[in-house]
Amino acid sequence: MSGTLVLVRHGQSEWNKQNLFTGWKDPDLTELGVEEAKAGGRRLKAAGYTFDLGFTSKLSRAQRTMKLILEEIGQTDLDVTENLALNERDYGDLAGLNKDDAREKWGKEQVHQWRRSYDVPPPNGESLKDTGARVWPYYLHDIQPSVLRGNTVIVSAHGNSLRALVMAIEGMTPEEILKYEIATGVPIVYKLNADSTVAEKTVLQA
Ligand SMILES: O=C(O)[C@H](O)COP(=O)(O)O
Repeated sequence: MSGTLVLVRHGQSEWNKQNLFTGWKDPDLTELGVEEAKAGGRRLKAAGYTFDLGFTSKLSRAQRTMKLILEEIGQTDLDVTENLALNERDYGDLAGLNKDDAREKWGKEQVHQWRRSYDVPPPNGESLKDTGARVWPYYLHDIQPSVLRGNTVIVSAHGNSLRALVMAIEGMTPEEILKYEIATGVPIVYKLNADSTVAEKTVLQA
């Protein structure tokens, strides 16, 4: 076995709460989102994790989640790299729209395709495949080598940028990723083998 990779989706954001498509927009966490991030940090602490490196997106909800987790763990001095490659999927013209209003306008099935399919992009936005095309090379170049050297690395990012990453790490099919959801503030812990395959996966549920 080599190192450990922890993935965390940011806590609930103001726009998650209002049921709005968010994408690259930059709302803050809600009070619940702050609590979710802290709870994720407490679970990591209870399981004995400390980190060698951290990575997050350029969006404040993921950055703040990382900060809150590190405060819980007592590692506020961790070296954290921010990169656009980890940003949420760009929701294009849907950003800022209410998800129920969108279902009324375009139909449930079309909206589900935009939200969960592998290769159907929302209007002027990114499909999960497009998101993966920036997340995966960044992971392979900047994150995975550190894990394979034996480090413990934490990534705080977003529902769909993490779905793209999980799909590639676990070798899921487009049908499998369609049904895969990532909960806010719940750490997913991978122990990787030296050949980068998954040796062990643990989800630190409440
Ligand atoms: O960008 C968003 O709206 C959310 O972060 C994820 O939304 P989804 O669950 O609709 O893909």
